[in-house]
Amino acid sequence: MTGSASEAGQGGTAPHPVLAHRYARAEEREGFVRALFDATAPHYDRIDRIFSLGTGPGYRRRALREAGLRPGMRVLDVAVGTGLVARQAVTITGDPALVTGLDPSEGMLAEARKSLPGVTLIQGRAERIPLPDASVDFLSMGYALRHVADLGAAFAEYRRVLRPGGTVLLLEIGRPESRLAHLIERFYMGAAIPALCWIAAPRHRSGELMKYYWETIEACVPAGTILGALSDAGFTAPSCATELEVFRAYTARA
Ligand SMILES: C[S@@+](CC[C@H](N)C(=O)[O-])C[C@H]1O[C@@H](n2cnc3c(N)ncnc32)[C@H](O)[C@@H]1O
Repeated sequence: MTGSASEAGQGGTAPHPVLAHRYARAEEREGFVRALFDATAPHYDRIDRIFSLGTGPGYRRRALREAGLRPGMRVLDVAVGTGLVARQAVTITGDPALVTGLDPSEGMLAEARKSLPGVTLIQGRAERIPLPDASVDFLSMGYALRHVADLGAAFAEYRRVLRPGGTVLLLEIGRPESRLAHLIERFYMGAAIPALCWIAAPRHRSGELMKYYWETIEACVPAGTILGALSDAGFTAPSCATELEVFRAYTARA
């Protein structure tokens, strides 16, 4: 991965509530997102394999390594989902007991339990983490910033639970800047992926799921907003590495 904060583009530091126009009240939106992920959970890994053309596990492992995850470190994986990041963290730390996963969706946690024996899994949200101060060395979050309404609250919690000098790694999808890449992304996200998911998860043809994914990708939190919110929360050296103009890995030190 290459790149820097300045290459990642500017987005201002204003809060970026996703889908605020559809779900005026935070609890309504949280309920919708939780129900959506509960319903998607059994299909999530298959959809991720299609979406990433099988590169997801390797990319997640590489990002963790490049951000400095090493054997013996205590890890909190926020938005653990079915465990796609946490599984890679276990292979690096070498001990599942060092890894904790947090997610609000019981359906996602049920899937994670199947593939993460020995990992502590907790139901909860990024904005309120039920762990003591300075209790982890490394905190990761994969593809979930879009769902967090209050970035400031989440990042304050990340800083609190990380030990001084600990690392935060945020994996996200960003909108590509070049016109060609943007057109490819629009076709991929707007036509190819919905069609593949339609085939892969036929019970979820509601359209609501793909509409939500599409809207959250269109409404991705801009890089400048993420980097600004990390600095505001007291993190140092925030930076962003970009791969294929779309996959972004943000790191910073507590
Ligand atoms: C797209 S999945 C990502 C799962 C996994 N991290 C990965 O890399 O594939 C997004 C996850 O974020 C979770 N989530 C939604 N809102 C959240 C919040 N406020 N705090 C923590 N997790 C949240 C969802 O329940 C879901 O499991």
